Amino acid sequence: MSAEAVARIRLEVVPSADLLTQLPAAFDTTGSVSVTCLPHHGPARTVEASVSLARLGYHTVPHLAARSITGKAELHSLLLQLQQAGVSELFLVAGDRRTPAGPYAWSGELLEAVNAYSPDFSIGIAGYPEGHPQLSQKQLSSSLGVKAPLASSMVTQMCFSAEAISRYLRTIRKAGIELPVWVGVPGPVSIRKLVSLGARLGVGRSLKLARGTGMAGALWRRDDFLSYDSGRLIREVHQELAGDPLFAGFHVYTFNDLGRLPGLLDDLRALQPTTTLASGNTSIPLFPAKI
Ligand SMILES: NC(=O)C1=CN([C@@H]2O[C@H](COP(=O)(O)OP(=O)(O)OC[C@H]3O[C@@H](n4cnc5c(N)ncnc54)[C@H](O)[C@@H]3O)[C@@H](O)[C@H]2O)C=CC1
Ligand SMILES: Nc1nc(=O)c2c([nH]1)NC[C@@H]1CN(c3ccc(C(=O)N[C@@H](CCC(=O)O)C(=O)O)cc3)CN21
Repeated sequence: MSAEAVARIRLEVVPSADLLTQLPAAFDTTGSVSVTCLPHHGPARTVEASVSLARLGYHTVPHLAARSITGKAELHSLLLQLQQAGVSELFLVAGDRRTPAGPYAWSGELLEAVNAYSPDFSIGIAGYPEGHPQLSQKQLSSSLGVKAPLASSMVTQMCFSAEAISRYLRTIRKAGIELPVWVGVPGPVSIRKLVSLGARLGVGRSLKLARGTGMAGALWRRDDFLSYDSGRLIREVHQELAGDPLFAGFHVYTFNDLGRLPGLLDDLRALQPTTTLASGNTSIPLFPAKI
């Protein structure tokens, strides 16, 4: 039997008004997409967009932000809508809402509530290669220890350093966390957007470091905007992790900047296929197996 290739890609998108018309032009509907749940949007918007994307054919992974959900009744209604659309995978995160809207103050509580509703959802949780500006390493590792047994994958926070990503993966493996990991990388996005959102999302430190260590080589000018090109980061991560059975693939933070996506997808196709398959991944392989 031939080995199956695993360099996979998942695009993270924001549920904007024009997403459903814009995305299929840039990314085939057989692909895999992850839909954010931002505090000012709320979970209903995420679920509505996810249901529509799933109906278009995408393997769709909605984010549910614990701190944005008002209670069990809302949670069950959201989960039912997702089940009816065939959505079986979720990404659970605390969410950036300052005060919780209901009983779920962090993602561990939401994970238990989702699992009690149905054990059939596969659940992704967040990982932080460069830590988190508001949370200590101790907080991060203890919450990870609680969540990991109920989760089926991890997605890493946006990070610009292949070295930091590898180091983080070694650390969590040593701690006994054996989840398949989607490595989060920025998509081709304008520097202005990256810098303004990056600082707000808590990846300012990573951005600063990246600027000092080679981000300059990843910048290029498009339509008079400076843009970031993650091609090199992707190649470095792939070189390091290809063949690791727990490397699920690349989770690309697109910020809905879809114009240059075809270039990024070409870069990804140019990578050498790897030879192992992480279990439990349901997205479409980017590089079909060679028979
Ligand atoms: N990595 C990503 O892609 C995303 C990260 N985030 C943000 O990262 C942070 C952590 O999320 P998770 O990894 O799911 O953490 P978590 O739910 O596993 O919580 C980890 C620890 O931090 C505490 N905590 C989490 N959010 C908090 C908040 N807003 N205020 C005070 N304490 C908080 C929890 O009580 C817990 O002790 C949140 O602020 C989250 O919104 C949000 C969306 C996506
Ligand atoms: N702390 C944190 N919170 C997050 O929500 C988050 C992360 N980190 N890390 C990675 C991704 C990236 N996320 C985001 C966050 C904001 C936009 C964004 O485009 N925000 C626009 C508004 C979009 C709209 O309202 O339609 C903005 O200008 O804020 C995109 C992706 C979500 N994720």
